Amino acid sequence: MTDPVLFTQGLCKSFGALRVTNNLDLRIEAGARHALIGPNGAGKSTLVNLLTGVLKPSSGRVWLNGEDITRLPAAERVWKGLSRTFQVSTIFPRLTAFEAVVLAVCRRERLLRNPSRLLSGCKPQAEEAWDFLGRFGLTGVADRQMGELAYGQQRLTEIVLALAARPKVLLLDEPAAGVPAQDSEALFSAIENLPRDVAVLFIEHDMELVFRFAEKITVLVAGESFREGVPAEIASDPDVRRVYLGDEDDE
Ligand SMILES: Nc1ncnc2c1ncn2[C@@H]1O[C@H](COP(=O)(O)OP(=O)(O)OP(=O)(O)O)[C@@H](O)[C@H]1O
Repeated sequence: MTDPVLFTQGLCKSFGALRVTNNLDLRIEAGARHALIGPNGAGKSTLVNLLTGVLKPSSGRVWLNGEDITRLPAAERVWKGLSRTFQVSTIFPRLTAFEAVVLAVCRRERLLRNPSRLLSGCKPQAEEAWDFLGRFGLTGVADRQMGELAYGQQRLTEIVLALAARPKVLLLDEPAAGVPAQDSEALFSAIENLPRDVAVLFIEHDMELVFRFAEKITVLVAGESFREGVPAEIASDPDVRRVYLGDEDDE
């Protein structure tokens, strides 16, 4: 087994008396295409929030690239290589796709807080932004305000914005939520084709997409890792079918 790029040790989170994350040891391998599935309220978004530093764990640890990041604030974790998208689109609707990606690249290079460097020109950053948009088939809409893009294109642009930080791990919280079926396929193909030096952990409710695009699946139930395995193992596991997938034979 290779060293994981991101892992948790005994991670716990409670809201009052409600334990939402329960002693979780999760391993994300470098370059993984790893899906996190489970019933509503299983604690999937909470886990992503714990990984990214939006929430503080009640106990346990989070490691990124061999470094204990448990106490690091969210913004610091982005610098260390952990990027995310949210369940609900968080774009700036009046920026064009190109403007937004240029800003994201400049932010990564810490140019936004360095006006003299910024003023001396940011051609390489603009070229990189253009290249990013090209890789995701978005140059045709680069000059359109993001609020006017089709929803699937907005979600894709969000992934580009997260990638502009050059993450080691990309966390996608229901990237295809609200995207029409014909576009979610293209969205997941783009995710599948992300560079292999980026590990992807994605939450998804559409099992067809999960079983097509994930190489490893963790089933979360009541905040615990209920099962973990490759798609074929998860699909044929009778307990997983009982608690989450639903047994078609019973219908
Ligand atoms: N800030 C909070 N305060 C109190 N309870 C919370 C908070 N955030 C989440 N919860 C509760 O924690 C549980 C897990 O929520 P979470 O959103 O992580 O689940 P999920 O698996 O992502 O669900 P879904 O698939 O519906 O998005 C739920 O019972 C939810 O009501």
